Amino acid sequence: MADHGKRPALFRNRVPLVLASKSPRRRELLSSVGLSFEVFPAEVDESLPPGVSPEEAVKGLARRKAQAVAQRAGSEAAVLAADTLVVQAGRFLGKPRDLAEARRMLKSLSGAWHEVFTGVALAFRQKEKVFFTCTRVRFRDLLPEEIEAYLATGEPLGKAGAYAIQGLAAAFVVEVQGSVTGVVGLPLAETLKLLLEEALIEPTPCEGFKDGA
Ligand SMILES: Cc1cn([C@H]2C[C@H](O)[C@@H](COP(=O)(O)OP(=O)(O)OP(=O)(O)O)O2)c(=O)[nH]c1=O
Repeated sequence: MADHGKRPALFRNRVPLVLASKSPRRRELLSSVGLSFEVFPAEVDESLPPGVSPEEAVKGLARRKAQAVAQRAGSEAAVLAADTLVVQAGRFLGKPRDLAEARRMLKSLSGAWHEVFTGVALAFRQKEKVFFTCTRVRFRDLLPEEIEAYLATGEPLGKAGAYAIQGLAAAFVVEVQGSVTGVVGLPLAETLKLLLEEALIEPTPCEGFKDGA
């Protein structure tokens, strides 16, 4: 069970939550606001049908992950899953298979804009809600030596587009339009809005608060 421990809590659960993800970033984002949840990584086939659009791809994969875990979660639990894909000039950049592929991805991202699509699926009480965010990101021109130094850190592996905006790749990003947490793997504001609308979470009650205190 992921728990926020002694950190200040902005929200609290109204139902048990399950995060269907092995991503430490998604876990960290969700627990950062105070929510408690169990983590059940979803093992799904991430292959995509030909010709699928980026939004259909990330929404479809997020649904696949949520559905794979929904059967294992208790009937009272709400299951949250996400999928992130980097898209540049119509090409999908998922998680690189190896350093050579990561190098090709970083070279193509250098000095240009790209988009990061993240799909989010929420499955609960036989219902399902799915949405996506699209964030535009611009990288400055990268020196070949910088790309090699970045590859040597190991950070690119396991990340869509071969970079982590929350990590060392912050040094490459000159402009972001849209959700930053969407780039990291879970658009926090939009996800919390959905959980609030569905009455699955609530703001933490605050006792003893006084204006101006
Ligand atoms: C672009 C970008 C992606 N990423 C990560 C988020 C995701 O973990 C990963 C994209 O792969 P995903 O297939 O979306 O997720 P995952 O396999 O890591 O985890 P799971 O399917 O179990 O939920 O890339 C960053 O951490 N920072 C970034 O800046």
